[in-house]
Amino acid sequence: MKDGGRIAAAIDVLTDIESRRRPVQDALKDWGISHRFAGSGDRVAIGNLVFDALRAKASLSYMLDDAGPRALAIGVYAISWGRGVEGIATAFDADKHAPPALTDKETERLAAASLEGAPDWVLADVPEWLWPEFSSAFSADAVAEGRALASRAPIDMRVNRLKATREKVLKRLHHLGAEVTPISPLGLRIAPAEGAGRMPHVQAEEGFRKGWFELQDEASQTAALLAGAKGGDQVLDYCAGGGGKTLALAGEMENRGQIYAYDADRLRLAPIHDRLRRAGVRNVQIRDPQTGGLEGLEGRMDLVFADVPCSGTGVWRRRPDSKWRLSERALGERMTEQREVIRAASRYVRPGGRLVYVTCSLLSSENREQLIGFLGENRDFRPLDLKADWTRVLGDTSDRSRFDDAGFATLSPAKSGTDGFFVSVLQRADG
Ligand SMILES: C[S@@+](CC[C@H](N)C(=O)[O-])C[C@H]1O[C@@H](n2cnc3c(N)ncnc32)[C@H](O)[C@@H]1O
Repeated sequence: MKDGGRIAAAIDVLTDIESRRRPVQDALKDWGISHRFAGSGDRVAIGNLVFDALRAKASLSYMLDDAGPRALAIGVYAISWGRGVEGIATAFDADKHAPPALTDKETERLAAASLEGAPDWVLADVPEWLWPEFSSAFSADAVAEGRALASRAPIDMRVNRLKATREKVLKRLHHLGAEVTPISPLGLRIAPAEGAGRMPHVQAEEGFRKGWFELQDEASQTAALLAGAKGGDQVLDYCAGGGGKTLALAGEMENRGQIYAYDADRLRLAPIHDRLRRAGVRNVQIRDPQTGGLEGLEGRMDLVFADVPCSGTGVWRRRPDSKWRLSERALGERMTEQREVIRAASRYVRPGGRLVYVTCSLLSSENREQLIGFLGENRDFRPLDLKADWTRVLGDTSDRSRFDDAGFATLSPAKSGTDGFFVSVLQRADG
């Protein structure tokens, strides 16, 4: 396929997403099934056009004065990918599968594309209804953080201490452009591709199959490290899901002690079995409500890790469709779940033990406010100052995070170069 046909395909996929409210991955997959002739390079390019259009939907719509799928796809190619009006005109001329030629209005808007006078939520590509809360979280940095969330994410990997060292994995992945990450001592990163470029399939690498590394954003790695799990501990991963944090905690514990990986939804735990095997983890028991739950563990855990369900505002770089789909109602539902989870999870912490509450959200209503509410009702818990812990655990890198007056940490793409992530550690009084 040539670029004109790829843009036409991206318009079809964006139309499908919008008119049938389909998840982006499903719409791309369906397009692929009904266009078997398309090569893998075409699929990557179409996917990139669609994802970039969703990332920058508000700003592209503003510049083109049109929020439709055609305007978004044209906008990405001409503006975000820097091909300009001429690039589009050439792509359309040279391809009989291209969409109809640019109209005069489109040519004019593209030639004069500018965000001058645009409101901040448009500059930041954050939904208008969410802007008051988003901007109050970051004050003067809010537009920069929104823009960073509208950019592409790198591939981040966590080296599995149980099987490899960072130096060894770095050597093996050097040919893919991997570099060490600045915060996590276990992190490696491959920068995002540009334009129609393809990211490497790191799961096909020998090191992945052998369990030397896992895919995990550096912010999640940081949260697991700040939790402070150590060999011999009794640990409950209360919202274990696919096991990303379970694996990271197990690595820190060097297979000593016990981790209970629990999730209310048994299906979510399904991938964990293979992942544990590949990583060589031997100290995890998997629990769910159907198999006895967590009976007998109340008040016995050294550490309870609660990676609670949330709005996912911190991972908009990777799931840009969720940005525009999030509603006030869904946010309210997540907040109710969070209150229930933190209360339920806290019951398992032993006197003197720690409760770690984390989200991949950047909203105060899901983070700080939840904790203030919990701490008000549970006087036996107090927040630990993470700024002090950060330096001890992660060296002199605390300027890469924001800390509030309670000592909670927030990582974000503009400041930290990671997904958005909130980390808090509470300690239960001793007796
Ligand atoms: C953010 S995801 C966890 C991701 C996981 N920790 C990881 O690192 O891969 C949140 C998880 O919380 C689970 N969950 C939701 N409500 C819950 C509850 N009341 N009790 C326990 N788990 C719950 C969801 O099923 C989901 O798997």
